[in-house]
Amino acid sequence: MTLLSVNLNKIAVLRNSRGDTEPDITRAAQTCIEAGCGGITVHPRPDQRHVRPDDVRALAAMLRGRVEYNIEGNPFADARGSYPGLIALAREVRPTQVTLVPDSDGQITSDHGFELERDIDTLRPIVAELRHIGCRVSLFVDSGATGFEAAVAIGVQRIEIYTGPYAHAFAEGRVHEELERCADTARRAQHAGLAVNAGHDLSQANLGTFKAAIPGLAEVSIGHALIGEALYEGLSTTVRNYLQILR
Ligand SMILES: CC(=O)[C@@H](O)[C@H](O)COP(=O)(O)O
Ligand SMILES: NCC(=O)COP(=O)(O)O
Repeated sequence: MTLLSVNLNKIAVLRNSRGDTEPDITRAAQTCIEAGCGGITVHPRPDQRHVRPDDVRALAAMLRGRVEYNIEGNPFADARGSYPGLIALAREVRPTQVTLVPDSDGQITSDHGFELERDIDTLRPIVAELRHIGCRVSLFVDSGATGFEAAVAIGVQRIEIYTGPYAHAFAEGRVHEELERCADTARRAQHAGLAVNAGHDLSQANLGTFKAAIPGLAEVSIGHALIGEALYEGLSTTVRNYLQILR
């Protein structure tokens, strides 16, 4: 069964737009959990454009023992202001999973993964520390990525396939090539001993095709499209729609 982890970044975008407390990210998480999601994802960024450190802490307190908690981010991004850094946050709240994403501060969103052959040595101590504190470690990678054996050797347990190009190809009606790249990436990662997650720009429209092509898909983390669809359908209904697609 593929786990649905709802990314709540966009709840925080809306909340921060007025500098107040609504919509409440913990209430949104509660609604998603009651609808049946298996996890919650947040991606705190140094510029705190959406999820803030206190959101990370508040969610940790309410999620513990209920659903999986996935925190994403760039482990090499410096602490800034009240942002303590991804590893410091992970040490503090000990989430189920940490997904390492090589985003720079200037990016509007995540748009690429690690190049494992190039990055493996710098990732080694980060992965070791996260495993030491009991977090599952996932690396954000592009379709077509290689170097999975080296990732396993340093303690990485999962990859997350960046599905932005897949979603774009799906929208343009030319999905076959990118879908096969993702399927081949998943097969090679699983053969190396990694479990496979996926995320970015997945939606109710494109998720079913993707899931059917990736046997053993462990988790999808979905936020932007899901929260947008929830504005029309309601959050609980939207989460249930995604769960139905994943059955
Ligand atoms: C890694 C990824 O694709 C998403 O998890 C990311 O969290 C999106 O970030 P924004 O919500 O800031 O666009
Ligand atoms: N890792 C992907 C994620 O958490 C959500 O990405 P998106 O659905 O907001 O594009």
